[in-house]
Amino acid sequence: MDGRRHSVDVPISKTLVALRRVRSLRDPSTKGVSRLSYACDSDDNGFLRTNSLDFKGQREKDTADFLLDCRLLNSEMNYCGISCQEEQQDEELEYSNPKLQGICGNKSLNESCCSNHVAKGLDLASINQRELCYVPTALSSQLGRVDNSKSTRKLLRKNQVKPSEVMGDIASHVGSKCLSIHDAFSAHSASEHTSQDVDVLDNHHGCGIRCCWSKSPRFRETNNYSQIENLPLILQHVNEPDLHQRRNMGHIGGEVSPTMETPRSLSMKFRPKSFSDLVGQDVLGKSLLGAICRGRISSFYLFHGPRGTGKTSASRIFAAALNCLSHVEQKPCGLCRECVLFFSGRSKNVNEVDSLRINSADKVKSLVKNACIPPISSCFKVFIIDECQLLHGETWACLLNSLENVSSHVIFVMITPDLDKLPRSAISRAQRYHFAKIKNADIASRLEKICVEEGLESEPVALDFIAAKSCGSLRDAETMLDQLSLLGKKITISLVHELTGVISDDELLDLLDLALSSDTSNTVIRARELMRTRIDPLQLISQLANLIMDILAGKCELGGSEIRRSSNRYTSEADLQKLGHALRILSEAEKQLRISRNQTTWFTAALLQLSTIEYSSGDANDTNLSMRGVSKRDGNICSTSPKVESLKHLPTGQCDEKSYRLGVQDGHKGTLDSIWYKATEMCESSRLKTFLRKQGKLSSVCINQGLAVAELEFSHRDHVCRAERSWKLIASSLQFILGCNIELRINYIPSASNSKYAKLKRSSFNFFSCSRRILWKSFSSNEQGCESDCADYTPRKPMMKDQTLTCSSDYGSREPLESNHGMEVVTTLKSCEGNSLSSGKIFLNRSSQETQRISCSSVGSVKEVGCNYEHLASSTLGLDNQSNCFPRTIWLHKKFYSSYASQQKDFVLSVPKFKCSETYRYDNEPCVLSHNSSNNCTTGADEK
Ligand SMILES: Nc1ncnc2c1ncn2[C@@H]1O[C@H](COP(=O)(O)OP(=O)(O)OP(=O)(O)O)[C@@H](O)[C@H]1O
Ligand SMILES: [Zn+2]
Repeated sequence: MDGRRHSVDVPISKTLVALRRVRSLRDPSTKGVSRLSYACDSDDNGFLRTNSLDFKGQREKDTADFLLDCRLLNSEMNYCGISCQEEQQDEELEYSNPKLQGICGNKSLNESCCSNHVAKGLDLASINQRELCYVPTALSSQLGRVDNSKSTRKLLRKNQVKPSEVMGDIASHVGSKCLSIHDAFSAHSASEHTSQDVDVLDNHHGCGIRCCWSKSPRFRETNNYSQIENLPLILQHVNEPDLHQRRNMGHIGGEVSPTMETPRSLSMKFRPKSFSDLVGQDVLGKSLLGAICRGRISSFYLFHGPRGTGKTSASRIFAAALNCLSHVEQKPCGLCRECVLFFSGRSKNVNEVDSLRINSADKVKSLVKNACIPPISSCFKVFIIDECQLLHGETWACLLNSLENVSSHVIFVMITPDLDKLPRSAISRAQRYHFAKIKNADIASRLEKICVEEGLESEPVALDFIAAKSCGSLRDAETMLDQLSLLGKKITISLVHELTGVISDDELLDLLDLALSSDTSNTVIRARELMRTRIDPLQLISQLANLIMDILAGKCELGGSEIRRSSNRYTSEADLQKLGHALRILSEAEKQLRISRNQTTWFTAALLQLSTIEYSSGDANDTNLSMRGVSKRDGNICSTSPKVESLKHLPTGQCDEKSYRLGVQDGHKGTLDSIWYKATEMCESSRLKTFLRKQGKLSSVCINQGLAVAELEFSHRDHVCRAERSWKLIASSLQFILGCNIELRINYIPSASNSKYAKLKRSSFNFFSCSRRILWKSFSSNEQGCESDCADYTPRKPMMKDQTLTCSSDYGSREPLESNHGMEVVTTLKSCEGNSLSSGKIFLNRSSQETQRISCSSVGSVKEVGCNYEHLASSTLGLDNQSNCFPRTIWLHKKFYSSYASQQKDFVLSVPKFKCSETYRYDNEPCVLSHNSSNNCTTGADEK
């Protein structure tokens, strides 16, 4: 209250002059201005001086709000500059504004507002200048909306528009006879700071209510029903502004008379006015109408569903129908008094509330308080609250509590596109109506009607395409049609393609053929060409996916000629599988594209993926693996053992038959380079990207059962360490490119010039490799043998049951394992083709002279064990960052185990350094090795 005790620092002597002038215009019987003016007194310096006030209780609260408004207003007044031009404005106010003179003849809300305050004990005589400002502010708020459209504000600033015009609007809003120039400026000020503080303009105690349908119409004359009574509503479309569009354009407050403005868009023009106008929501309409007819009206409705499906329109129709006075069944009739008032935006009983403006318990309370005042003429007071998911929890709580006490004439219609964001309590108490996506056929036929009404020619296929593109949102479809209609009188498919940045079906089919044909260079060239045009990669991916779905769904039989043509190309089972595979890749690529900055690369990578990766037939489970793999990538788990999971789904004996290998020596160098290039392309960090490209090389990719074993080579140990630190990133990039889970093997291959390792190279024996662990790999004869073996790998026959093999592993080339006490290691044994042979925990006890074994995990828990390993590695073992740890995955060369298999021996894994060895028995049926000495071991067959 400090402000009250001090002089107000706004020189307003001129304002007082203006006030007196305006007062002189007023009807002497109403002392509106006098009442204000005697409250003000200026000191010698032209400053308004005030005394202190004595408020109590509620009055203090009111005053606090009051002062806030006034402070804002004060600054606005300064801005308005009642200085250089107000004289001129005053003149205009006095002499040339018939509206203003007209104002003075009516009974005013302003007056009642003033008197309210007086009644409340507000001693206006002692209010300072700031508080004075409240009256008009409150007035403008009380009366709904002043014209605060941008244009008006702009014009006002430039003084190109007479304030009197603004006043005229305000005055006509209120029908007031006691508006002063002060009021006008205040109102202007209020309109000015609407953009800054939404509360200021809130009417009804700042509750943020707007008049529905046209929102806040600018009533230029009195609100005279007779003038609009005969306006047909159903016959012609009321040119009401589209809330959403206006909202998007930031025009929330700047409303204009619906009957004065031409519709800005087709969706505005064709906004449904009755339930029967609602497309695709027949059941909903019937239900709402039924509720009205039977008088079973609830106080709380919730309309939810995707955007542009008619929720807002339906809520307005519902509100109109509730108050429609007609006895016809099809309400709203559009002709009765209530309907006319409503559709022309003058109904005081249907209010659209901006959820942002009532987003506090206090505001909701005042809204409810206001709601409880019985409606003026109609049966119901309807509050439509759009975007109600934006309301805070406390606002909801307050609203829901209040709902129990509101009188039966109050109805809240809440609208949200996102039901999940609403509190459960709200959802369960509401009468819920779900607005489903509108069917393409319905959208297309609506578009056709619009075309006819608008005098547009249209190709059915173009309208179908628009409908399909709009994802069930009629507004989106209408908006697109709107744009197309600006291009010409004929809506053709080529026009649609051009506008929407998509390619024709013919081009699309060619692209798909190319992508599936393994013609890498032409695919890249074509992809580049397309990207150079204004084709949106995301759009293109989804187009391709849709095309594939059409072919797969056999739509070709019914659909267009192109599709039929394409279907002839893809008839065999293998082709269909290929398409299914492509679809999965595209759908993953689409996700990635949405979050990627480099969409072109991702798009090209996705296309290449369709061609570069062959997969064997019958690889149905690959799908799952691939999808799982990607989701794991999201969860940051990249290197898993999906193979074992896949075994569960596969019929016995099939698992070994699905393998494909890309190796340098198989002439796949180009492909591998391209995969590596794309994988590194995805690195956010350019340093890492450069490092990986320069120092690393993708030496082979072996895909089997949805698991790709990717081998990377580095020629320096430090580089290996560095690559290891980024293994998740590398693995996830490869995962995306290859479309399946990745087992990453980062190998250390000393370069020939590195003499230090030359000896090792020759002596090392590559039986093992490991996932994410350094491997000393050499170009020894054995190594070469491995490569060639793998290269001409053909699906091998499953080994006979009970065949066993024994291996005594050679760690000669491996880095020494170091631990003082020993450690427990979870190890997966895999064949070099990536088949998981077994998984188990091995306890490696350095001090023990005897072989130790802790447990052997079951096949089913491999994945879990794998995760545990990660945990163990970092906490128990503490070896994760060291290069010399025991491998998690041990890769066995085919040549190695098959030779032992033929001897039917046990397979013994020994770790000489830890004086530990393990014996495994190969069990070919489930393709795993089970521990031959463990009671709890489980075979894959058991698992199944
Ligand atoms: N079911 C429908 N029937 C007829 N027209 C519709 C329908 N749905 C949407 N429209 C068109 O789209 C425009 C916007 O509809 P409306 O505002 O009712 O959608 P909404 O579901 O409330 O959207 P949002 O969730 O974005 O608020 C309407 O003016 C109308 O032209
Ligand atoms: Zn009616």
